[in-house]
Amino acid sequence: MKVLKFGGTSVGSVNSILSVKKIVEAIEEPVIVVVSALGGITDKLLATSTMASKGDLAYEKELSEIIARHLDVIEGVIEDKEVRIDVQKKVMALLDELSNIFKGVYLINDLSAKTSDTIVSYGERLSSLIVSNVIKDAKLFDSRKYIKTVKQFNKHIVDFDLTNKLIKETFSPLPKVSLVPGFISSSTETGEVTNLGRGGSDYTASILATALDANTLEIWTDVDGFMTADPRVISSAYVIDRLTFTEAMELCNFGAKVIYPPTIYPVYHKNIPIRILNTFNPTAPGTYISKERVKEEGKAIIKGISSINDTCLITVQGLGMVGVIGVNYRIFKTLAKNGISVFMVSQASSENNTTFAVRNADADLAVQVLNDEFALERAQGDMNDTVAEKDLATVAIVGENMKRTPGIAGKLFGTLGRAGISVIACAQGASETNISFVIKHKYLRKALNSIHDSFFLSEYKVLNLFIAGVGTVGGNLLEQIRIQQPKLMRQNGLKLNVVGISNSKKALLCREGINLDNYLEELKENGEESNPEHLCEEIVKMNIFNSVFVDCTASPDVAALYETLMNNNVSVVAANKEAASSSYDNYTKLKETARHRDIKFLFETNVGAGLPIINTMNDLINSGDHILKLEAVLSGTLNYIFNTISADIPFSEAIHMAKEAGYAEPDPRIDLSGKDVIRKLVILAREAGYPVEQADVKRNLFIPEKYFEGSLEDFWKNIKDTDAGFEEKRQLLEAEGKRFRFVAKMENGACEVGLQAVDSHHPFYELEGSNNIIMISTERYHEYPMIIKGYGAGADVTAAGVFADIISIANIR
Ligand SMILES: NC(=O)C1=CN([C@@H]2O[C@H](COP(=O)(O)OP(=O)(O)OC[C@H]3O[C@@H](n4cnc5c(N)ncnc54)[C@H](O)[C@@H]3O)[C@@H](O)[C@H]2O)C=CC1
Ligand SMILES: N[C@@H](CC=O)C(=O)O
Repeated sequence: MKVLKFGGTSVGSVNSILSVKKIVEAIEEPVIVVVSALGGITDKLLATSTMASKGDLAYEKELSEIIARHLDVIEGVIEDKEVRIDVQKKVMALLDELSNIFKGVYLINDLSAKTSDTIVSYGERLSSLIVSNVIKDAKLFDSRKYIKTVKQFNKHIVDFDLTNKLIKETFSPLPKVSLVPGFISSSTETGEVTNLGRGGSDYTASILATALDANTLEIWTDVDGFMTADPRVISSAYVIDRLTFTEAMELCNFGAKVIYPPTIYPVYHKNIPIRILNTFNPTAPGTYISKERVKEEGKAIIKGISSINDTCLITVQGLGMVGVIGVNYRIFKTLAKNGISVFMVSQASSENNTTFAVRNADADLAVQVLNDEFALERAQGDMNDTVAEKDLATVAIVGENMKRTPGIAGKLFGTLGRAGISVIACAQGASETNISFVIKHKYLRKALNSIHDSFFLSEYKVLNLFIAGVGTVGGNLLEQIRIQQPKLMRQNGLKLNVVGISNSKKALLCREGINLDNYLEELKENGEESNPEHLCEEIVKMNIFNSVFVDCTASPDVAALYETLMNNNVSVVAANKEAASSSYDNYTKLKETARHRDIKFLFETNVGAGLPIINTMNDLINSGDHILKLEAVLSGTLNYIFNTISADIPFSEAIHMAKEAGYAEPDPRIDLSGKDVIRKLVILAREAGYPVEQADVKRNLFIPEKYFEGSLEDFWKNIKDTDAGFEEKRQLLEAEGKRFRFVAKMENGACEVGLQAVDSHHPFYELEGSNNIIMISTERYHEYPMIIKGYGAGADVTAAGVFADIISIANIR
């Protein structure tokens, strides 16, 4: 035989009750069917009781809704008219009794525990009566007659000796289908109605299965089984096919509300397996819980992650505790005496403090009783006042295969560290089936996501991207990401999730990921008004794990956000050169923050767009080489202009063309004034190990300062005045067989930039289009410097360089 329990949602509607009928009638062997109250009725009974006890006549409306709900269900599930009338009569008789009890509570304005227990018992009495008339040949039993309880610490505890004996008597012989109300019981001493606590129907089923040696206990609910984590928080959580009793116990004790925790103990002792099944998807395999520990190749070492939102840590501490026997005994005795439940304990090996977790509601009482208990020691200065830290959350990772598997705790705490989450307390029993830790409540979602990602989704990794700037570079980058997303997921197990997109006015933020097919319209229609500070606040508030801020703006205000973002464990990838070329102090602070927080600050595209210049220099330095000298053409815009001006294309026209081609800065004066090259040279010198500031760079500029004064419009207007002069110089150079190149040099930290006329023997002479070139002389590359050359500006190559930085954070090959 087997025992099946159907929860409130399984008997909550006409359709669900009809599914229950189908499931039960398809079973050939004898079954005991345990039912909960119709979904939501227990809460409604409790709420109605409270209203009545407060003299609130509105209870009558609630009661009439309870009555209507039951009558509606009967109407929908019982086809035979005669049976239906009979059931209606019986149900109405129970509802009349209930109505009289409510009236009494209303009149005397009092609700005793005994009356409350009686009232809630009607939920299961009514549902079992109805369902017993729906399932063919079902025989109804009254659980109050055989589930007996005794009182202990204000709780009704099952009197197992008597209960087991009564169950055996009651179900002998065993009918084909026995229909049983869950949750309710009665007192061994007084016979009064009691119950097994919220969720107690699972327990009723377990008690029956154990007493009658069932072959299986089936818990039918509205989910497909135990999941690896709470699916409301982690969309990628999935059903666990097998658990041991211990693992199931750990998971449900820690907040996974699939079964009522005490359910497991009775069946565990008799090794009766539990199946968690879905009434609304009965063919799904569900979760199978048994004694056997199966180590499946390729499956995650841990089985699940669960959490308790409501956590307060209490710490009892003092040097006077060290080596004193009995302090912990006194702590936990005092808590037990006051009915305070402790769900996690951690003690420093120095013995000078004991920390434990309780519910927030128990915290004040816990502090008070412990301060009283240790009043003498506190007065003598041997111990400090007891301290409570509220608004925390406890998370546990669970799995019997963690036993003797090295590296699990390391992986767990490493993951939390990389997500910037500090662990306040932790505990792991010697059984090694559960590692629990306490964190600030505000980090709970991030912690669950990063742990789930790290332990369960190792077959794919998620990077959450915030992209600021959707112009030439940003727009191209988003398009590259859109195209590559499916391939990266398929071939490299990398999920690129764009969770934020912003321009200078608006921001679009979506934790689940933005659809890149129409983000521009979305940003325009549904983006919220934004500015850099607002953007930063929102990103920090979203608190997403594995997140990367990608700066495709040229804004100093956006660059000023990096420090805050990094301090919140957000990596930064910048096309924007503002930060890396800002003061040396700021540059080193950002680099140190990234190192300290184990995140990334990458800006490869700051010099040479997509060319691998910074990474190559870093590789040289990291392998012990020293960079002695750099000689380079680093401006795509200027090189393009010098390659484009001709008798037909004047200087000012070539600048426009460079802007159109996407080579120039948003403000092209930055390129023309030499500032962009100065910034690049400063960044390279710093990466080579020299503490250089922009002001240290010697410059030989070629456009007089006066053209950069005033507005951008003034610049476009006035720059035409230089066309004739440039044409003259160009013709002279051409006659000499030379070309203009704007060259950047660094030798042992000394930096200079300037216009040079190079002849055909010079390596920079044949530098086409917007190309860049850099010659790197090092201790190893001495006689023949290393040369890197190629496109040095442009939307697609720059976006590709930014993309490469992003991919390097994911660390995939
Ligand atoms: N174009 C190129 O070849 C290269 C460009 N870069 C750098 O890439 C960056 C972007 O350049 P482009 O795409 O050419 O410029 P762009 O002018 O086409 O785009 C800039 C974008 O930044 C946005 N923006 C400005 N202020 C903002 C703010 N406060 N918050 C959010 N968004 C803001 C604008 O709305 C625009 O969408 C610049 O820093 C540039 O130096 C780096 C290497 C090569
Ligand atoms: N405006 C820059 C773009 C790359 O940094 C250039 O012209 O080189």
